[in-house]
Amino acid sequence: YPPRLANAKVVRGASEEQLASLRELAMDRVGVRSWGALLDAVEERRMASEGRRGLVEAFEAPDAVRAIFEPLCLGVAAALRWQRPGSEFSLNDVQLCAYGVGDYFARHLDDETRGRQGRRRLTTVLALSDAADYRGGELELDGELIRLEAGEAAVFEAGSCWHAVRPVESGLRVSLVFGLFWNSDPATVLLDRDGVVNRDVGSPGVVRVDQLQVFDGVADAIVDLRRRGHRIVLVTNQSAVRKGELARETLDIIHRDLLRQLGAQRETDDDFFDKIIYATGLDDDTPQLKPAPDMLLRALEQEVTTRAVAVGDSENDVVAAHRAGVPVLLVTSSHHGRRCLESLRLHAPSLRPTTAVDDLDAAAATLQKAIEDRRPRAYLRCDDDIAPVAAVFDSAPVALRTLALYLATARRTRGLLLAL
Ligand SMILES: O=C(O)CCC(=O)C(=O)O
Ligand SMILES: [Fe+2]
Repeated sequence: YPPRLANAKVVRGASEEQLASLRELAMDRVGVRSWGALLDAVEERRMASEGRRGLVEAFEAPDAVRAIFEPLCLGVAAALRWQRPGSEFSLNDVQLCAYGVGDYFARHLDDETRGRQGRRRLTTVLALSDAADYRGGELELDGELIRLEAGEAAVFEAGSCWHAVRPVESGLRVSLVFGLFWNSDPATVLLDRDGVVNRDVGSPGVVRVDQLQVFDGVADAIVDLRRRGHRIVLVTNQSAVRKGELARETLDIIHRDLLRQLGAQRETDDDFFDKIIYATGLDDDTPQLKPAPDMLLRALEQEVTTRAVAVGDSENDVVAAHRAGVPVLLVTSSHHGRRCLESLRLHAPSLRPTTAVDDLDAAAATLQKAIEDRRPRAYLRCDDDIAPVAAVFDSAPVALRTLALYLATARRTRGLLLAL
């Protein structure tokens, strides 16, 4: 198979029995009794629209059909790391395409958006005809011509892989086409590093690899969010660079070790962050240190997101999030975090961090209130700012697991960013 295709893959899509049942389904839909009779149906019902001819029938995919296509799409997506598959996806209707002599499908992208269903991410074309049943009719994917055998499927990125069906020269070419949608807009999680992902070591921060100690459970929580399609951007102040106590090269080595330690927690080679952004405090090309919102805004700049949430352990994180218009979850796994909690308690004496043993569903419902009904748990007063804190957790894994639950059930939000 064409090895050069970066955003398409050809796989065995259906077993012999599955292929037989999909052919039955196709004949049923068109109302014919035999495979050969499909050709007459195409002649009768040929569509004559611009760039698309042949017979096209769209209908809701029966469960048995979903059961074939869902694992296929998600397996390919996961293997190629196109997009983290999660529970928040749905299939489009299935579409039956039959092409007689002269029929073709002009080059296009399947780049549609369907209201609540979000954006189409993947297309799967499964061949029902034997390749020997027709001449021409190749599937063109990113300029490569592919002849699919019966039961084979081409899976490709709907929004970036240009494709076409070349004119059929003889015989009949029949395919089933599926679109996989991700239901909700992915959220971007703006995750602080020291005291959240790894243990805080006090001033001037982690300046040697041996000081880096990742908290237990962080890797799983990050991977879970990413599998659900969300993005995670690490946004971290590293002012030790300005103070001359940390070389940038060392910082890069520390970040490589961070990824290694996270990988070791899961014994895998998952990607953990979509991006790592740091501020040095130097007057250079890096963004301003928190509490300036620069890093957060930079992280969100290139993202088309309606949902962003920050997670941090310090006043700087809370204020930066407030200035960026992003709700923030405070974690108390560092002395900064515990100090913040003390200040919050001045105004909300009963405030307790949610811990791993608490009911995460209830915590997610509280988060929903805090974020969507704009009823934060507490406010942090610092300088001129009164910055809302959406919720307080005793550790990043608990915060991230609650966030994943909340995002899975969140009502869709309007506007670009959610401001409390
Ligand atoms: O029939 C095919 O092989 C492809 C059809 C297609 O590209 C589509 O329905 O969007
Ligand atoms: Fe298409």
